[in-house]
Amino acid sequence: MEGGSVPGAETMTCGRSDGKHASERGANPQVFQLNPAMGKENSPPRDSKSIGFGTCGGGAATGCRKGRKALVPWRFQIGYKRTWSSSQGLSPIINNGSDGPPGTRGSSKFEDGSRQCAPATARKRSRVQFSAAAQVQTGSASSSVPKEKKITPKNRVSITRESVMASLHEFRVIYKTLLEEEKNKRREQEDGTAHDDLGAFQVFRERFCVEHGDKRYEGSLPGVQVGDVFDSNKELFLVGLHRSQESCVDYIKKGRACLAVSIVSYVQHSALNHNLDFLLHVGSTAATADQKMEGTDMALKRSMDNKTQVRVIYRSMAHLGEHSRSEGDTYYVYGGLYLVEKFCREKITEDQFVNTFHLRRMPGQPHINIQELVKKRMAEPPSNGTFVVDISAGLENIPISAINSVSNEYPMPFSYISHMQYPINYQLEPPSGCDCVGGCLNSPKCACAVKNGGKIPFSKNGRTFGEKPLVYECGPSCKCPPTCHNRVSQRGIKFRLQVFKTKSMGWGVRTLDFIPNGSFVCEYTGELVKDEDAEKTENDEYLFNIGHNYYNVSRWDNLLKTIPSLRSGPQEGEVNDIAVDALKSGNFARFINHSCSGNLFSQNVLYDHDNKSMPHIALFADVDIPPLQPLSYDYNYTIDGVRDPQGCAIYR
Ligand SMILES: C[S@@+](CC[C@H](N)C(=O)[O-])C[C@H]1O[C@@H](n2cnc3c(N)ncnc32)[C@H](O)[C@@H]1O
Repeated sequence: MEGGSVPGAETMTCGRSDGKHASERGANPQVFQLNPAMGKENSPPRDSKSIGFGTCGGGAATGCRKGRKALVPWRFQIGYKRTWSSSQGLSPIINNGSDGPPGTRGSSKFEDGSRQCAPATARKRSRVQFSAAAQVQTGSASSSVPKEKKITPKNRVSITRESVMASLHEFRVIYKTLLEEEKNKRREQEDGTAHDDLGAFQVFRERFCVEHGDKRYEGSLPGVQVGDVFDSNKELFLVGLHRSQESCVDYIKKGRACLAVSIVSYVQHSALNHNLDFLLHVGSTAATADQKMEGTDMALKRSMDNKTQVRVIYRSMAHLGEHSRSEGDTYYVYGGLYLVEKFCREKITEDQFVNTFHLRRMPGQPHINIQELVKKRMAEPPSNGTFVVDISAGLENIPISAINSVSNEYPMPFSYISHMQYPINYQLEPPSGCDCVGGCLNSPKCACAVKNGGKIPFSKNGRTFGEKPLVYECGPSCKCPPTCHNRVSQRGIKFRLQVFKTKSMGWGVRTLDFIPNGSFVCEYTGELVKDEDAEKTENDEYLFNIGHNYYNVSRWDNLLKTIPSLRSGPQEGEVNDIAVDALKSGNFARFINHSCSGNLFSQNVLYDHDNKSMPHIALFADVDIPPLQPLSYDYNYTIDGVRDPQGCAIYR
């Protein structure tokens, strides 16, 4: 610890979380339970006789895909070093390839953890149909998703403030859960040495934080106001006020020099008397009067020479009280911008000098009373919110968290399956494969390229070239390696995605990573059901009508002719009355909401069987999607649906 302005300041070392995924994939469906008491009520396997389809619940059914054992993804194993910042470049993990026995490869029961659980969304008795390969391209910008506030110079400040406060609130909701988990883990390991807060923060930064970098900023920060109170130095990091977790002085590099940008200081006597005008910062000690100055002292000296602004954050120890919420009851209050006006090297003993810096608060900033602000923060009731670290309970490559920062509800229970659930009596026939031992090329020798009309439908980095009536990926019978660039949707998710509670549309899904246009995002999984059975379902909100109108000439035009299997029209036995029902069993894709101008499109994909009536429904990015953007696609809502003049579904 350099300098002396923060006695006993918290430190942040590289705490390692064991990062283990909530559970391992196993032969039996896993039970994700926040509240064990909720365990039994919600998992009756569907009666296979009455509807002619079965589930894999019992595991013995023929034709039912079941029990592929898979490893915990390596990136969540102990000792994994994060590479989130380059997550788009990560080689996708092959743990759900198509070379196993047909069956549900894993399922987990996702259950709500709260008895006050309410319906995910107001149930509408109208039929929602999503349709792959049948989306109406309206080209219209209209959407039933509430439009984002338009940013004008006038409201920019309030929008930025809102978003900083929202991030802070979400952090608090997430951090509370992670801290609790760390504490439990530590209790189990009976290890009293490690800091739970460091572990929790490390997990947060790796898995749930949108900004990965440690970028430092100079001067005031948009959205952060003088007098803002923070519960920990992790929150200072989050909003960017002070990013060093080890030192009380933070700095940036400017050219070859370092300039101080922030100081965390204990509340000095004068400040207790509400006078924040002056701050004395005690730096390092020196052995001689002319010893070269280094580190953060040098950065402060340079700030003085260059007259650059330094943010000062006051660290206040509060008394333990009923409402105290931060560990050690330490609060941090943003005091405003200061200038370093003077530097002294004072002799303190015969052979010891100390560097001191005099900082003066810049005029025109609001007057604040630190004690009052801390008292107010302590009196605030705990804020609403729930957080689930991974609703997939380890079934996805990357945990799928669920956050509700609006209320205290958890998502409604459902059985989590990461792969499509086929009818009980349905035998998947493996397709013929290619012989490209070294990987597939766009050549007449690659049988899979031929099936796709002579070209592999993905670029070398796994992005599509656009929507097609049908895409053939390489499959279990192919001789190409798992890294073949014609295996995309079967590899599972590669971006950090999050289920979140929206203000007006129930739950939705958003991305925490940047998703480049054309990237595979996820599959829409569920039980494959016949339309006639789907009609009988009580709740049709999660029905995805495959509706593979492959032969819609006006829609596909010349593309249709390029796919040999579609050229000669429907084959005998081909049916088009199948839907995916994700009501009882599904994955997080069931939470993706509708928009006419959605940022995803659905794509029919075949790889582990050749039945065109039951393609996988893969969702790909239609545009570049920035972090925190909600995911959406056009449901192509038809029955009972009200449409706007552009033909887009309107939700009432
Ligand atoms: C597949 S679910 C999507 C997830 C859902 N929001 C939830 O909380 O479970 C479809 C339902 O979400 C709601 N929804 C989807 N898109 C919407 C939109 N653009 N506006 C309003 N509600 C929407 C409707 O209630 C619809 O029946």
